Amino acid sequence: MVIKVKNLVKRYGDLTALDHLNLEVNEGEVFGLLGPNGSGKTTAINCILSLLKFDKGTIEIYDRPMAPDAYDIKRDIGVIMQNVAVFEELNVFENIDYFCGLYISDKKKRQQLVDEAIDFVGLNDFRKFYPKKLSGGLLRRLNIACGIAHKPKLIILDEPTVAVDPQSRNNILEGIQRLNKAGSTIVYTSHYMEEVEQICTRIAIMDKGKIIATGTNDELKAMINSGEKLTVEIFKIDDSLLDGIKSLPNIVSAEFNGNLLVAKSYRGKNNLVALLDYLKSRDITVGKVYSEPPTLNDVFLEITGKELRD
Ligand SMILES: Nc1ncnc2c1ncn2[C@@H]1O[C@H](COP(=O)(O)OP(=O)(O)OP(=O)(O)O)[C@@H](O)[C@H]1O
Repeated sequence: MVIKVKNLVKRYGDLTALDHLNLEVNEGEVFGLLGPNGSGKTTAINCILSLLKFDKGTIEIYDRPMAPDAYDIKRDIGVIMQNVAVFEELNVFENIDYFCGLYISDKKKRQQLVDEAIDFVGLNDFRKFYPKKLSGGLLRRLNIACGIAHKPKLIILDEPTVAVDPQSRNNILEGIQRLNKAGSTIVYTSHYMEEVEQICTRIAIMDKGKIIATGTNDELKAMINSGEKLTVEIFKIDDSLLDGIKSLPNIVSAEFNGNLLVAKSYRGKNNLVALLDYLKSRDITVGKVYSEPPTLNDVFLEITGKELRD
């Protein structure tokens, strides 16, 4: 097992940031830690890396207890933190070379690894640029290159796409998948459910310092009652119609949003057909009609009663 966290408790004064957190990450996974802001993701990562003392619990990495001086474990880990941490007085090449040099002393080998890292994040045209000349997205890519140049077995990224442009975001997400294909295990924290759905092979959903559900994208969605979200454009809305729709056996909830009927169905087949049949029986004319599968937000909503998004 790559990471095993058992009953981790971390308090900041009266606030319990991690409340008996349990987590297991297996070799080869892109493991997503998904939770709203403040749910404890960064605290969990900092504890796992022994950067933060905790009150209770155990942490093992590659089946060995993690500790602040466990340098043999630390050299197998690449860390990309939420806040960009590079040297302003070093250019792109020098920054990556510095961080790589913490693990690789052979200069020739390091030169090759740094070149590969620059290539990997697409910063070839910016090798001699200083950080203050880079856009936010390019700076994030530099931050990633600094964390991965020594080719670690385990790569931990804490919200690496916050406030980056779409091009850099795609570059980062594709890059993570390439690192995983090349053999690294990935831990990826985010509050963007679309990203986690896109790249993670297994996902833990976190809220208030606890893991509230773990599984693949499909497994998580199979845990909840809600199936599709059905949206139907309706031009003539009358009061009794909504009650009628809500009482249909396959409907979990329904509301009108302007001219749009938005209904959530239970899992199962023919939900949209059943709804349209009912509307037809009431002589209702419909316009646009579409159905969307459930999202991880629906999973979060059903378990916690609140939205994942801010
Ligand atoms: N140094 C600290 N002192 C006191 N409280 C803290 C400290 N760091 C974090 N917290 C609190 O602990 C809780 C968890 O924060 P944490 O940063 O781990 O969450 P997060 O899920 O990573 O959110 P974000 O994405 O916003 O960083 C929050 O309520 C936060 O306010």
